[in-house]
Amino acid sequence: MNGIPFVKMHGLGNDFVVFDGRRDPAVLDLDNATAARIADRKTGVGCDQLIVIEPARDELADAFMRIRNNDGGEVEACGNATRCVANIVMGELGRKDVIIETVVGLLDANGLADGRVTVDMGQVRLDWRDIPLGQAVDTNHIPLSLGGLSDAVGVNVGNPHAVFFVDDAESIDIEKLGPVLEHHEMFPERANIEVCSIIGENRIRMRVWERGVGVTRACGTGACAAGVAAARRGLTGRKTEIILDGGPLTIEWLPDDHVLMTGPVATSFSGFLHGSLLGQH
Ligand SMILES: N[C@@H](CCC[C@H](N)C(=O)O)C(=O)O
Repeated sequence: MNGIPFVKMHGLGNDFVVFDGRRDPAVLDLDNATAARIADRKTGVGCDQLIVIEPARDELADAFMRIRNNDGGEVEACGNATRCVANIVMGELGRKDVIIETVVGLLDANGLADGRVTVDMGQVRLDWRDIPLGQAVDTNHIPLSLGGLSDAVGVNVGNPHAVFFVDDAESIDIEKLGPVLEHHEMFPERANIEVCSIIGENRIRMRVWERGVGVTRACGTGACAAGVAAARRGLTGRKTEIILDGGPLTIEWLPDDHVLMTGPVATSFSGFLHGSLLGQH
């Protein structure tokens, strides 16, 4: 036995170890500690998120996708990984439109002629209970200040986000402020933290501190949250280009509150996971 196959993929540098649980049932019930060991960049394969493709539960879906952060914890959504998994499933089925199921619902994905993938990330939720926040406050103006950051916008894109607007996103010490805000009592399920500047008409520069990971080069759901937050504040229209460390994503907040995210998909390499990382001896 050569170990369990995986493929290393990324969306704008937000990177994933992707397992296929339809073929390799051993990856279907990974515990948090094992997932964290595999995701660790020093001792494991190394990735921001660990993804397991599983058989669809819903008859309308083509595959189910389970998402774990670098710390091993399971989470509800990952925009960049959804594009990657959709691309795999489109290749398998020979189709340009597939439905990817997650713990929060069914996501329609479409392959474009230029190789990018558009995913309908579902309906954003903006009520304080749905972000969720620890207090009943206006989610367009969350009363929270730290360092140069204040007055966040809360957006749930399946997962929780707090978006801060500043004059210059590059000037913010996100490594220092991100972990404090992620764990702030305002966010009972913790939060992904986005720091954004408006850099042109419908163009937003965004840096991110991801819950359960740290700074990443891109966050698809974070970009969706930033686009929605900027439009809510009247800073942009509903279609925006979000410039992340790893490159641009196009975000469109539709009138029915669904959010479309369009961006690239890349495969870095394939490999085999050996028993010791799975806790086997
Ligand atoms: N990188 C992701 C988001 C992954 C989950 C996030 N860290 C969370 O804990 O909610 C993306 O591309 O959306």
